[in-house]
Amino acid sequence: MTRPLSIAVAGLGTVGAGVLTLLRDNAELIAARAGRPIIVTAVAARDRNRDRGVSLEGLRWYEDPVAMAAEARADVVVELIGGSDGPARHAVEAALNAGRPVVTANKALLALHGAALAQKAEAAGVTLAFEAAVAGGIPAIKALREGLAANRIGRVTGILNGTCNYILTCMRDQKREFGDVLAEAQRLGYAEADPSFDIDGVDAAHKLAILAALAFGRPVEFDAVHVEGIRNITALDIALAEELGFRIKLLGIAQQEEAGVAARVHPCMVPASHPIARVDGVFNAVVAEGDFVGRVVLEGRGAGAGPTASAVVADLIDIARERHTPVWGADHAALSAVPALPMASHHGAYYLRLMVLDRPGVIADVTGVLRDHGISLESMIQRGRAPGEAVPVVLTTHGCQEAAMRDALKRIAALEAVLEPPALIRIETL
Ligand SMILES: NC(=O)C1=CN([C@@H]2O[C@H](COP(=O)(O)OP(=O)(O)OC[C@H]3O[C@@H](n4cnc5c(N)ncnc54)[C@H](O)[C@@H]3O)[C@@H](O)[C@H]2O)C=CC1
Ligand SMILES: N[C@@H](CC=O)C(=O)O
Ligand code: NA
Repeated sequence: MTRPLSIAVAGLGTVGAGVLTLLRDNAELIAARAGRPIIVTAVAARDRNRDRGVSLEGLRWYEDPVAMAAEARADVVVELIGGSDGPARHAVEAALNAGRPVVTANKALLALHGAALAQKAEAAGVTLAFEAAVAGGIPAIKALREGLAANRIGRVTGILNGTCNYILTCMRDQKREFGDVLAEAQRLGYAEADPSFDIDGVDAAHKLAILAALAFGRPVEFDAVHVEGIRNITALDIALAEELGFRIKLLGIAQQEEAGVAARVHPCMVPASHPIARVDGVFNAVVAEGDFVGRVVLEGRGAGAGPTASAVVADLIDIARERHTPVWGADHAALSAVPALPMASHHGAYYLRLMVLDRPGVIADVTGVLRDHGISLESMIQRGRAPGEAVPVVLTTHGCQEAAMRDALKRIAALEAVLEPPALIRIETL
């Protein structure tokens, strides 16, 4: 057997400790598949004494991950600190500058600085691998970049945030409160250090930006993704969705259209019978549609120590075997400059839930606004009867332009009988 592949690991939290555990528990199998043992020689973290359930004996300890990335005599640097800037970014840059391959799980870093980092890696002729950054343990990067490399991809759709999917599932099945389920997702190691990244859709948008770059062969562009999270989803909307035959999921959708690429993350109503509606809990799903292959569906755990470590170690095995693919699937010079499309040009159907004063003429006022904006109603439900009090009214529309819906919504929200900001959820038939 050739000499071991030595690695230096920066960050020993949920994922870092998971990687050390996996390398220890499956050492023999990994050595066989990698063609040589993969051994940790150095680590950098903040607290040397914390019990991580794995021994750090014999490993060189660094307080400073950047110094470790630059100096440690390791073949590969594994960055598992997190954050788009600060020590994570500096450690990755230091490693690439020193000509060392990098494996990272950091989608924020890739989404915001992936183009520049890829150029650095390309210039140094080393690998920058990030399978763990999108959909945790699902081999989504490998599938899109390598497995489907011969196809023109028309659309990629995904449940890309385990924390949100876990929260939505528990709210629906166990009728639990948002805050209570979020705390549980944090305890289970699913959530980001700042969980607002999860619930406000930012983490899913980081991942969608990465998938869109790979799918459409364009530079990664986080700012081009329209982002909404699940903060405003209520138990009432979840129950009404069920009544209408839908489930609410936070989806990321990136689509190649004639004029460019549209990328959006927001809560969606999806038909309860669609396979993606049944992807629950911490599970993620990635659906890619290619011109020759057709539809490919991948499903698996999107967060947590084990699944994420599985993806990190898969990247290490590739490096040990010297399997190398350009970061974004093609060399920088070969990436295309297709424009990004604004959300205002989106066309689709909508669910609107209003809390209105139960009095004659209110529905006529609301539907009048929709008519004025050329929006056609598909259905309308009023729940209960409470003259002079607030009652929920649900409207679903046929396909219309997002810009028209936004204008109509402003006018509806301003009606005197509309008592709360309207809830709007896009309906996706997929
Ligand atoms: N937890 C999960 O399920 C998943 C996480 N990821 C990504 O993996 C990365 C790590 O995530 P987690 O392990 O969950 O985070 P975590 O918060 O559990 O661990 C981060 C570790 O980095 C260490 N750290 C922070 N600043 C440091 C510094 N200056 N020097 C040395 N160490 C420092 C912390 O002490 C901690 O041990 C992030 O980029 C995250 O987005 C990706 C997929 C899934
Ligand atoms: N916080 C993320 C972790 C994985 O990327 C999630 O919940 O999906
Ligand atoms: Na993955």
